[in-house]
Amino acid sequence: QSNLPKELSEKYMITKKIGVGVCGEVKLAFERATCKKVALKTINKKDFPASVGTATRSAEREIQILQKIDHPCLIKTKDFFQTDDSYYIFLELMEGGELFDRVKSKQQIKEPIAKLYFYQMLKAVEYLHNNGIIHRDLKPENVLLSSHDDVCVIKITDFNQSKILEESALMRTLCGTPTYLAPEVFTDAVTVGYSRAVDAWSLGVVLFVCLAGYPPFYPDARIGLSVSDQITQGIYTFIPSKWDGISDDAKDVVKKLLRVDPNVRLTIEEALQHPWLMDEAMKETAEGIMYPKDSRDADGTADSGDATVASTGKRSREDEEE
Ligand SMILES: N=C(N)N/N=C1\CCCc2cc(NC(=O)c3cc4cccc([N+](=O)[O-])c4[nH]3)ccc21
Repeated sequence: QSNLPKELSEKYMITKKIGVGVCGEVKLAFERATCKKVALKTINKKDFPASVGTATRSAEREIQILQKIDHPCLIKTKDFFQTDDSYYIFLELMEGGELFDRVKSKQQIKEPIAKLYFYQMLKAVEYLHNNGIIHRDLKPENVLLSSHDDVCVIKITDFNQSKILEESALMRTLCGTPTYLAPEVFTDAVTVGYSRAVDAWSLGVVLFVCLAGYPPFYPDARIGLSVSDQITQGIYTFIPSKWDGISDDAKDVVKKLLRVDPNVRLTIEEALQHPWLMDEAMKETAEGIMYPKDSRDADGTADSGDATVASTGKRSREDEEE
């Protein structure tokens, strides 16, 4: 901790490493004033895309996204420091660690639990898309679990690859009178704007891995086909020994998310309407842990019932309208 910023060391005590990410690491920290446990993610600036220019821009964009997003299934930053070579991001503790390790240790996640996690991922990505953000790097390593229990809140993290959808020149062009506009501008326009479909595909792969314990696309899955060929041709196998106990509805969601053509691939909201997710008990459990009724604050007093019920009711209505 030698070159930590002074104000950081004054505010937090950094202790052991709790997770080793592909870029940087995660440590357990204590806020000195409250003794509350927090997670510290250190990101080395050199880990951002090559040239310094884009590195700082992409890093600043990510930090901007991290500080702007507000959803129970998206990681929330609690504090932020930076030095010449690193970013120090303080986050809520996610003691269940990465979904990647949970799937590895359990081989397969039980279908009802996989559905609970998948529903939360859909709600988180629905929020991102409604706010013009595409994650573009959804994978089990970037899904964190709040506890070691099966029933727990999941939070999506790592917005390094994410993209903010801006009003494009093409959108402005299509608003004007197209007197002199070439036909291909209209035909090309049809396919633009499907970039959010990449997140739906990735969630399909994550769901496949959670349910079956192996990925749909991997080297030697199909002799003579590279992983990218398997993906571009949408070739994967439901190995019977792994999929026999899994419902047809679950398989149907996976099939419709792993459609090669983004124009026909299930969107996030279509996935939320799929019969597999039409499970009131699961949704009740999910909403209950995502929006806990008596979230106790520092002095342990619960929020007044009516206020939280109202806010919970309001939130879920808003959530539906989102
Ligand atoms: N790379 C990038 N540009 N942005 N990445 C980011 C953006 C900043 C937030 C962020 C957080 C994490 N990860 C955790 O928080 C975390 C992992 C983990 C493992 C075990 C236990 C706990 N825990 O008990 O808390 C854990 N917390 C990984 C990547 C990123």
